[in-house]
Amino acid sequence: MKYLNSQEAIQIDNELMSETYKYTLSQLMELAGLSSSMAVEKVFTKKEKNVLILVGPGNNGGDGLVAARHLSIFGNKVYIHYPKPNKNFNHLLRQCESHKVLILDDLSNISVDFDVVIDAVFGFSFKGNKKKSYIEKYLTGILIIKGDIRDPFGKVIKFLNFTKIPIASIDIPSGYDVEKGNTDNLFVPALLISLTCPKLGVKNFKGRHFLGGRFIPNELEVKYELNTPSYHGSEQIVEITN
Ligand SMILES: NC(=O)C1=CN([C@@H]2O[C@H](COP(=O)(O)OP(=O)(O)OC[C@H]3O[C@@H](n4cnc5c(N)ncnc54)[C@H](O)[C@@H]3O)[C@@H](O)[C@H]2O)[C@H](O)CC1
Ligand SMILES: [K+]
Repeated sequence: MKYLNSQEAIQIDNELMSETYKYTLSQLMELAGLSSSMAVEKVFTKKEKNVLILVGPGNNGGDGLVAARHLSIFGNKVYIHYPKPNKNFNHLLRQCESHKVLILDDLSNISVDFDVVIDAVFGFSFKGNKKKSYIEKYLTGILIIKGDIRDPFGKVIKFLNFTKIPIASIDIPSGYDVEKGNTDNLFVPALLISLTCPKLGVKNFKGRHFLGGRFIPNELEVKYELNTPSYHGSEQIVEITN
């Protein structure tokens, strides 16, 4: 299967929403979030799990809001941490609220015993500044985010680096370079749900890895030589094995 560079990921996304293929962002996001929630459900099989979703400022965050709604409908107890709400997704937030998803304002003082944390902070448009190393090892060996990830998300990535809760990342682990991967020794998720096709930065990922976002027309599959594995029947996800 092909692993996409960031240019290709953006280009395919744009083509899907072009006059030729006519998808709307809402449709793609719904399928991305649904497949992410299904992969989480498949791997974390406990019933009525406590799920925390870290929601970012862009479309990766939108996928997270959709996943939050579905995971709540599946019977889990779902919380979102959403420090910078995006007004384009007010409808998704309202749907979350009406499906009993709770909002967690402060990550520093968590009293719930979470079974899984979903990383929906950044996707393929994350830009790190490689000239300025944003992580340094403190004298004690503690990792500190130096400022390359703009607030309030520096704190969120720091939480992911320190937490012992298993992590499920949507599309790419947040903070990874989309092409070079985990160059800054960040967290490694237990589960990754790649959308459309995996990105080059997760070529060496060793955890459970699913492909989701079952919306690519065959013409685009052929044009970009994606060689994606076949989904079975009505399944929205397919596991990728190395
Ligand atoms: N075709 C598909 O595969 C689809 C994928 N989807 C999801 O959309 C994301 C990509 O979404 P996009 O809005 O382009 O960007 P991101 O979510 O990655 O984040 C942009 C957001 O982040 C801010 N940002 C970037 N770098 C930094 C930084 N260093 N510090 C702080 N903030 C930063 C930036 O300003 C923006 O606000 C893809 O990965 C999929 O998850 C679609 O849902 C459907 C189609
Ligand atoms: K992510």
